Amino acid sequence: MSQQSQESQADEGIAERMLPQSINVLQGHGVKAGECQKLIEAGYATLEAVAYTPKKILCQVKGISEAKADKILQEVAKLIPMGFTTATEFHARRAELVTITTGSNALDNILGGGIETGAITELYGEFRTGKSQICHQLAVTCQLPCDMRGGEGKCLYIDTEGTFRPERLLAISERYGMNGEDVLDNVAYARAYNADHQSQLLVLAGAMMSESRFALIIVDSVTSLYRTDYSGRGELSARQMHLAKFLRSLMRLADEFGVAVVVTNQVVASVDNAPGAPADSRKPIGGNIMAHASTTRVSMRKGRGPERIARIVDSPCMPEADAKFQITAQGITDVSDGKGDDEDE
Ligand SMILES: Nc1ncnc2c1ncn2[C@@H]1O[C@H](COP(=O)(O)OP(=O)(O)OP(=O)(O)O)[C@@H](O)[C@H]1O
Repeated sequence: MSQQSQESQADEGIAERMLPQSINVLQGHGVKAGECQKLIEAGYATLEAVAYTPKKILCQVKGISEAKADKILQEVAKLIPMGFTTATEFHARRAELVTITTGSNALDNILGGGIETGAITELYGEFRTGKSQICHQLAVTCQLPCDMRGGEGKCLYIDTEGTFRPERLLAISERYGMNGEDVLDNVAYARAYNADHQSQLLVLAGAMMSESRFALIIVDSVTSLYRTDYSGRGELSARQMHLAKFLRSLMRLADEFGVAVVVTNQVVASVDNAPGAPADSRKPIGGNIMAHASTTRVSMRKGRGPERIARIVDSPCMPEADAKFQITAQGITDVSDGKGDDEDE
Protein backbone atom coordinates (compact mmCIF):
# COMPACT_ATOMS: atom_id res chain seq x y z
CA MET A 1 0.00 0.00 0.00
CA SER A 2 1.36 3.45 -0.94
CA GLN A 3 2.21 5.90 1.81
CA GLN A 4 -0.50 8.23 0.48
CA SER A 5 -3.28 5.64 0.73
CA GLN A 6 -2.03 4.59 4.18
CA GLU A 7 -2.21 8.22 5.24
CA SER A 8 -5.71 8.69 3.86
CA GLN A 9 -6.85 5.48 5.62
CA ALA A 10 -5.38 6.80 8.86
CA ASP A 11 -7.13 10.15 8.31
CA GLU A 12 -10.45 8.38 7.78
CA GLY A 13 -9.86 6.42 10.97
CA ILE A 14 -9.25 9.65 12.88
CA ALA A 15 -12.34 11.27 11.33
CA GLU A 16 -14.44 8.26 12.33
CA ARG A 17 -13.16 8.38 15.89
CA MET A 18 -13.85 12.10 16.04
CA LEU A 19 -17.48 11.80 14.90
CA PRO A 20 -19.87 11.18 17.78
CA GLN A 21 -22.12 8.12 17.55
CA SER A 22 -25.79 8.43 16.63
CA ILE A 23 -28.32 7.84 19.39
CA ASN A 24 -29.98 5.27 17.10
CA VAL A 25 -27.15 2.87 18.03
CA LEU A 26 -29.18 2.29 21.22
CA GLN A 27 -31.86 0.51 19.18
CA GLY A 28 -29.66 -2.57 19.19
CA HIS A 29 -29.44 -2.33 22.99
CA GLY A 30 -33.03 -2.56 24.16
CA VAL A 31 -34.16 1.02 23.51
CA LYS A 32 -37.09 1.48 21.14
CA ALA A 33 -36.89 3.52 17.91
CA GLY A 34 -39.65 5.84 19.19
CA GLU A 35 -37.66 6.55 22.35
CA CYS A 36 -34.55 7.37 20.30
CA GLN A 37 -36.67 9.73 18.21
CA LYS A 38 -37.92 11.50 21.36
CA LEU A 39 -34.33 11.99 22.50
CA ILE A 40 -33.35 13.38 19.09
CA GLU A 41 -36.27 15.83 19.17
CA ALA A 42 -35.14 17.02 22.59
CA GLY A 43 -31.62 17.71 21.26
CA TYR A 44 -29.89 14.45 22.27
CA ALA A 45 -28.87 13.19 18.84
CA THR A 46 -25.72 11.36 19.95
CA LEU A 47 -24.64 8.86 22.60
CA GLU A 48 -22.17 11.44 23.91
CA ALA A 49 -24.98 13.98 24.42
CA VAL A 50 -26.85 11.50 26.62
CA ALA A 51 -23.73 10.32 28.39
CA TYR A 52 -22.87 13.86 29.55
CA THR A 53 -26.41 14.63 30.76
CA PRO A 54 -27.57 14.07 34.37
CA LYS A 55 -30.47 11.65 34.84
CA LYS A 56 -32.84 14.26 36.25
CA ILE A 57 -32.48 16.32 33.05
CA LEU A 58 -33.00 13.25 30.86
CA CYS A 59 -36.23 12.49 32.74
CA GLN A 60 -37.54 15.88 31.60
CA VAL A 61 -37.66 14.61 28.00
CA LYS A 62 -41.30 13.92 27.14
CA GLY A 63 -41.95 10.16 27.15
CA ILE A 64 -38.76 9.19 29.04
CA SER A 65 -39.62 7.79 32.48
CA GLU A 66 -37.12 7.50 35.31
CA ALA A 67 -36.79 3.75 34.73
CA LYS A 68 -36.24 4.32 31.01
CA ALA A 69 -33.62 7.01 31.74
CA ASP A 70 -31.81 4.50 33.98
CA LYS A 71 -31.84 1.89 31.23
CA ILE A 72 -30.62 4.39 28.60
CA LEU A 73 -27.79 5.67 30.81
CA GLN A 74 -26.78 2.10 31.67
CA GLU A 75 -26.51 1.17 27.97
CA VAL A 76 -24.72 4.41 27.05
CA ALA A 77 -22.17 3.84 29.82
CA LYS A 78 -21.20 0.56 28.12
CA LEU A 79 -20.58 2.33 24.82
CA ILE A 80 -18.93 5.62 25.85
CA PRO A 81 -15.75 5.49 27.95
CA MET A 82 -16.17 7.89 30.87
CA GLY A 83 -13.73 6.55 33.45
CA PHE A 84 -10.16 7.44 34.33
CA THR A 85 -7.31 7.67 31.84
CA THR A 86 -3.61 8.30 32.40
CA ALA A 87 -2.18 11.80 32.16
CA THR A 88 0.10 10.39 29.43
CA GLU A 89 -2.86 9.44 27.28
CA PHE A 90 -4.61 12.73 28.03
CA HIS A 91 -1.42 14.58 27.10
CA ALA A 92 -1.21 12.68 23.79
CA ARG A 93 -4.83 13.57 23.05
CA ARG A 94 -4.18 17.24 23.80
CA ALA A 95 -1.17 17.18 21.46
CA GLU A 96 -3.60 16.27 18.66
CA LEU A 97 -5.91 19.19 19.52
CA VAL A 98 -6.66 21.42 16.59
CA THR A 99 -6.51 25.20 16.97
CA ILE A 100 -8.06 27.64 14.51
CA THR A 101 -6.13 30.68 13.32
CA THR A 102 -7.52 34.15 14.02
CA GLY A 103 -5.65 35.55 11.01
CA SER A 104 -3.13 37.33 13.26
CA ASN A 105 0.02 35.47 14.32
CA ALA A 106 0.45 37.73 17.34
CA LEU A 107 -3.06 36.90 18.56
CA ASP A 108 -2.65 33.20 17.78
CA ASN A 109 0.59 33.14 19.79
CA ILE A 110 -0.92 34.48 22.99
CA LEU A 111 -3.80 31.99 22.57
CA GLY A 112 -1.33 29.09 22.29
CA GLY A 113 -1.75 28.59 18.53
CA GLY A 114 -5.25 29.93 17.89
CA ILE A 115 -8.80 29.29 19.09
CA GLU A 116 -8.90 25.96 20.93
CA THR A 117 -11.35 23.27 19.85
CA GLY A 118 -13.42 21.49 22.52
CA ALA A 119 -13.51 24.66 24.63
CA ILE A 120 -15.33 27.97 25.00
CA THR A 121 -13.45 31.16 24.16
CA GLU A 122 -15.07 34.41 25.21
CA LEU A 123 -14.19 37.70 23.48
CA TYR A 124 -15.35 40.72 25.43
CA GLY A 125 -14.96 44.44 25.07
CA GLU A 126 -16.66 47.68 24.15
CA PHE A 127 -18.39 48.26 20.84
CA ARG A 128 -16.13 48.46 17.74
CA THR A 129 -13.31 46.56 19.40
CA GLY A 130 -13.45 43.89 16.67
CA LYS A 131 -15.35 41.06 18.37
CA SER A 132 -17.69 40.46 15.43
CA GLN A 133 -14.86 40.90 12.94
CA ILE A 134 -12.91 38.08 14.63
CA CYS A 135 -16.07 35.94 14.45
CA HIS A 136 -16.35 36.56 10.69
CA GLN A 137 -12.67 35.74 10.29
CA LEU A 138 -13.03 32.45 12.19
CA ALA A 139 -16.14 31.46 10.21
CA VAL A 140 -13.79 31.32 7.21
CA THR A 141 -10.56 30.00 8.75
CA CYS A 142 -12.34 27.13 10.53
CA GLN A 143 -12.92 25.73 7.04
CA LEU A 144 -9.22 25.69 6.11
CA PRO A 145 -7.34 22.39 6.22
CA CYS A 146 -5.53 21.68 9.50
CA ASP A 147 -2.12 22.17 7.84
CA MET A 148 -3.21 25.75 7.08
CA ARG A 149 -4.19 26.17 10.74
CA GLY A 150 -7.88 25.63 10.11
CA GLY A 151 -10.38 23.19 11.59
CA GLU A 152 -11.49 21.40 8.39
CA GLY A 153 -15.13 21.87 9.27
CA LYS A 154 -18.22 24.00 8.88
CA CYS A 155 -19.29 26.92 11.03
CA LEU A 156 -22.53 27.42 12.90
CA TYR A 157 -23.23 31.10 13.45
CA ILE A 158 -25.84 32.40 15.91
CA ASP A 159 -26.31 36.13 15.49
CA THR A 160 -28.30 37.96 18.16
CA GLU A 161 -27.68 41.50 16.99
CA GLY A 162 -28.14 41.32 13.22
CA THR A 163 -24.50 42.16 12.53
CA PHE A 164 -23.58 39.10 10.43
CA ARG A 165 -22.40 40.15 6.94
CA PRO A 166 -21.70 37.40 4.36
CA GLU A 167 -19.85 40.00 2.25
CA ARG A 168 -17.14 40.02 4.90
CA LEU A 169 -16.77 36.24 4.56
CA LEU A 170 -16.33 36.62 0.79
CA ALA A 171 -13.60 39.24 1.24
CA ILE A 172 -11.81 37.10 3.85
CA SER A 173 -12.07 33.92 1.76
CA GLU A 174 -10.36 35.70 -1.16
CA ARG A 175 -7.34 36.27 1.05
CA TYR A 176 -6.98 32.50 1.51
CA GLY A 177 -7.74 31.65 -2.13
CA MET A 178 -10.96 29.88 -1.11
CA ASN A 179 -14.08 29.59 -3.25
CA GLY A 180 -16.49 32.18 -1.85
CA GLU A 181 -19.65 30.23 -2.68
CA ASP A 182 -18.35 27.12 -0.91
CA VAL A 183 -17.34 29.18 2.10
CA LEU A 184 -20.86 30.65 2.42
CA ASP A 185 -22.46 27.22 1.93
CA ASN A 186 -20.40 25.92 4.83
CA VAL A 187 -21.77 28.47 7.28
CA ALA A 188 -25.11 27.62 8.90
CA TYR A 189 -26.53 30.97 9.98
CA ALA A 190 -29.41 31.74 12.34
CA ARG A 191 -30.65 34.99 13.78
CA ALA A 192 -31.81 34.57 17.40
CA TYR A 193 -34.70 36.76 18.49
CA ASN A 194 -34.95 36.10 22.22
CA ALA A 195 -33.14 34.14 24.93
CA ASP A 196 -35.49 31.14 24.64
CA HIS A 197 -35.02 31.07 20.88
CA GLN A 198 -31.24 31.28 21.34
CA SER A 199 -31.41 28.13 23.49
CA GLN A 200 -33.71 26.31 21.06
CA LEU A 201 -31.20 26.94 18.29
CA LEU A 202 -28.68 24.82 20.19
CA VAL A 203 -31.06 21.86 20.03
CA LEU A 204 -31.13 22.22 16.24
CA ALA A 205 -27.36 22.70 16.27
CA GLY A 206 -26.85 19.34 18.01
CA ALA A 207 -28.91 17.55 15.35
CA MET A 208 -27.07 19.28 12.48
CA MET A 209 -23.68 18.61 13.97
CA SER A 210 -24.38 14.90 14.27
CA GLU A 211 -24.89 14.82 10.50
CA SER A 212 -21.85 16.67 9.21
CA ARG A 213 -18.50 17.88 10.42
CA PHE A 214 -18.60 21.26 12.13
CA ALA A 215 -15.45 22.87 13.56
CA LEU A 216 -16.85 26.02 15.14
CA ILE A 217 -19.91 27.48 16.86
CA ILE A 218 -20.18 31.25 17.17
CA VAL A 219 -22.64 33.11 19.38
CA ASP A 220 -22.41 36.86 18.72
CA SER A 221 -23.31 38.08 21.29
CA VAL A 222 -24.09 35.59 24.02
CA THR A 223 -25.59 38.04 26.55
CA SER A 224 -27.36 40.77 24.56
CA LEU A 225 -30.78 39.06 24.45
CA TYR A 226 -30.58 38.32 28.17
CA ARG A 227 -30.15 42.02 28.81
CA THR A 228 -33.32 42.84 26.92
CA ASP A 229 -35.44 39.83 27.97
CA TYR A 230 -34.66 40.14 31.68
CA SER A 231 -34.64 43.56 33.24
CA GLY A 232 -33.98 44.78 36.74
CA ARG A 233 -32.68 43.12 39.86
CA GLY A 234 -35.90 41.16 40.36
CA GLU A 235 -35.19 39.07 37.28
CA LEU A 236 -31.46 38.72 37.80
CA SER A 237 -31.60 35.28 39.33
CA ALA A 238 -33.90 33.91 36.57
CA ARG A 239 -31.61 35.48 33.96
CA GLN A 240 -28.49 33.90 35.44
CA MET A 241 -30.16 30.48 35.64
CA HIS A 242 -31.21 30.66 32.01
CA LEU A 243 -27.76 31.84 30.94
CA ALA A 244 -26.08 29.06 32.93
CA LYS A 245 -28.26 26.48 31.20
CA PHE A 246 -27.45 27.93 27.79
CA LEU A 247 -23.72 27.91 28.53
CA ARG A 248 -23.90 24.33 29.80
CA SER A 249 -25.50 23.29 26.52
CA LEU A 250 -22.75 25.07 24.62
CA MET A 251 -20.06 23.31 26.65
CA ARG A 252 -21.80 20.00 26.04
CA LEU A 253 -21.65 20.60 22.28
CA ALA A 254 -17.96 21.51 22.57
CA ASP A 255 -17.27 18.25 24.46
CA GLU A 256 -19.51 16.11 22.35
CA PHE A 257 -18.35 17.23 18.91
CA GLY A 258 -14.89 18.61 19.73
CA VAL A 259 -15.84 21.93 18.15
CA ALA A 260 -14.45 25.31 19.10
CA VAL A 261 -17.04 27.61 20.66
CA VAL A 262 -16.53 31.36 20.43
CA VAL A 263 -18.89 33.73 22.21
CA THR A 264 -18.75 37.50 22.30
CA ASN A 265 -19.78 39.58 25.27
CA GLN A 266 -20.27 43.24 26.02
CA VAL A 267 -18.98 45.16 29.01
CA VAL A 268 -20.67 47.45 31.50
CA ALA A 269 -19.22 50.07 33.78
CA SER A 270 -18.16 48.43 37.01
CA VAL A 271 -20.29 49.44 39.96
CA ASP A 272 -17.97 48.38 42.74
CA ASN A 273 -15.94 51.34 43.79
CA ALA A 274 -13.29 49.25 45.44
CA PRO A 275 -10.36 51.34 46.62
CA GLY A 276 -7.61 51.20 44.00
CA ALA A 277 -9.90 50.03 41.19
CA PRO A 278 -9.30 51.93 37.93
CA ALA A 279 -11.86 54.70 37.52
CA ASP A 280 -12.96 53.49 34.07
CA SER A 281 -12.96 49.75 34.81
CA ARG A 282 -15.45 47.83 32.68
CA LYS A 283 -16.70 44.36 33.44
CA PRO A 284 -18.00 41.70 31.08
CA ILE A 285 -21.71 40.90 31.50
CA GLY A 286 -22.88 37.63 33.03
CA GLY A 287 -20.97 37.68 36.31
CA ASN A 288 -19.49 34.49 37.73
CA ILE A 289 -21.71 32.26 35.59
CA MET A 290 -20.08 33.63 32.45
CA ALA A 291 -16.61 33.71 33.99
CA HIS A 292 -16.75 30.04 35.01
CA ALA A 293 -18.24 28.83 31.75
CA SER A 294 -15.54 30.36 29.55
CA THR A 295 -12.41 28.26 29.20
CA THR A 296 -10.42 31.22 27.88
CA ARG A 297 -11.38 34.89 28.30
CA VAL A 298 -10.01 37.54 25.99
CA SER A 299 -10.50 41.23 26.71
CA MET A 300 -10.38 43.55 23.70
CA ARG A 301 -9.78 47.26 23.43
CA LYS A 302 -9.21 49.86 20.76
CA GLY A 303 -5.83 51.05 19.60
CA ARG A 304 -4.88 53.60 16.99
CA GLY A 305 -6.97 53.58 13.78
CA PRO A 306 -7.62 49.97 12.71
CA GLU A 307 -5.42 48.58 15.50
CA ARG A 308 -6.87 46.62 18.39
CA ILE A 309 -5.34 45.07 21.49
CA ALA A 310 -6.40 41.68 22.83
CA ARG A 311 -5.46 40.50 26.31
CA ILE A 312 -5.71 36.98 27.64
CA VAL A 313 -7.26 37.51 31.06
CA ASP A 314 -8.03 33.91 31.96
CA SER A 315 -6.72 30.70 30.44
CA PRO A 316 -6.06 27.20 31.83
CA CYS A 317 -2.53 27.13 30.38
CA MET A 318 -1.54 30.46 28.84
CA PRO A 319 -0.17 33.45 30.78
CA GLU A 320 -1.79 36.87 30.82
CA ALA A 321 -0.48 38.61 27.72
CA ASP A 322 -1.33 41.30 25.18
CA ALA A 323 -1.32 41.09 21.38
CA LYS A 324 -1.89 43.77 18.81
CA PHE A 325 -3.78 43.05 15.61
CA GLN A 326 -5.65 45.09 13.04
CA ILE A 327 -8.96 44.97 11.23
CA THR A 328 -8.54 45.20 7.47
CA ALA A 329 -10.76 44.73 4.42
CA GLN A 330 -9.41 41.13 4.23
CA GLY A 331 -10.11 40.41 7.86
CA ILE A 332 -7.89 40.21 10.93
CA THR A 333 -4.14 40.58 10.34
CA ASP A 334 -0.99 41.40 12.27
CA VAL A 335 -0.21 45.07 12.61
CA SER A 336 1.95 46.09 9.68
CA ASP A 337 5.43 47.44 10.43
CA GLY A 338 5.93 51.16 10.84
CA LYS A 339 2.63 51.79 12.58
CA GLY A 340 2.65 53.74 15.85
CA ASP A 341 2.20 52.08 19.20
CA ASP A 342 0.03 54.65 20.94
CA GLU A 343 -3.57 53.93 21.79
CA ASP A 344 -6.16 56.57 21.15
CA GLU A 345 -8.45 55.49 23.98
N1 LIG B 1 -14.39 45.99 5.64
C1 LIG B 1 -13.76 46.50 6.68
N2 LIG B 1 -12.50 46.92 6.59
C2 LIG B 1 -11.85 47.46 7.64
N3 LIG B 1 -12.41 47.61 8.85
C3 LIG B 1 -13.67 47.21 9.00
C4 LIG B 1 -14.40 46.62 7.94
N4 LIG B 1 -15.63 46.31 8.40
C5 LIG B 1 -15.68 46.69 9.69
N5 LIG B 1 -14.50 47.24 10.07
C6 LIG B 1 -14.16 47.83 11.35
O1 LIG B 1 -14.49 46.95 12.37
C7 LIG B 1 -14.89 47.69 13.53
C8 LIG B 1 -16.15 47.07 14.09
O2 LIG B 1 -15.79 45.88 14.65
P1 LIG B 1 -16.86 44.87 15.22
O3 LIG B 1 -18.14 44.98 14.47
O4 LIG B 1 -16.18 43.56 15.26
O5 LIG B 1 -17.06 45.47 16.66
P2 LIG B 1 -17.70 44.72 17.91
O6 LIG B 1 -16.62 44.67 18.93
O7 LIG B 1 -18.33 43.45 17.52
O8 LIG B 1 -18.76 45.82 18.33
P3 LIG B 1 -20.27 45.62 18.86
O9 LIG B 1 -20.15 45.32 20.32
O10 LIG B 1 -20.89 46.95 18.60
O11 LIG B 1 -20.89 44.51 18.06
C9 LIG B 1 -15.14 49.11 13.10
O12 LIG B 1 -14.11 49.91 13.64
C10 LIG B 1 -15.04 49.04 11.60
O13 LIG B 1 -14.43 50.21 11.10
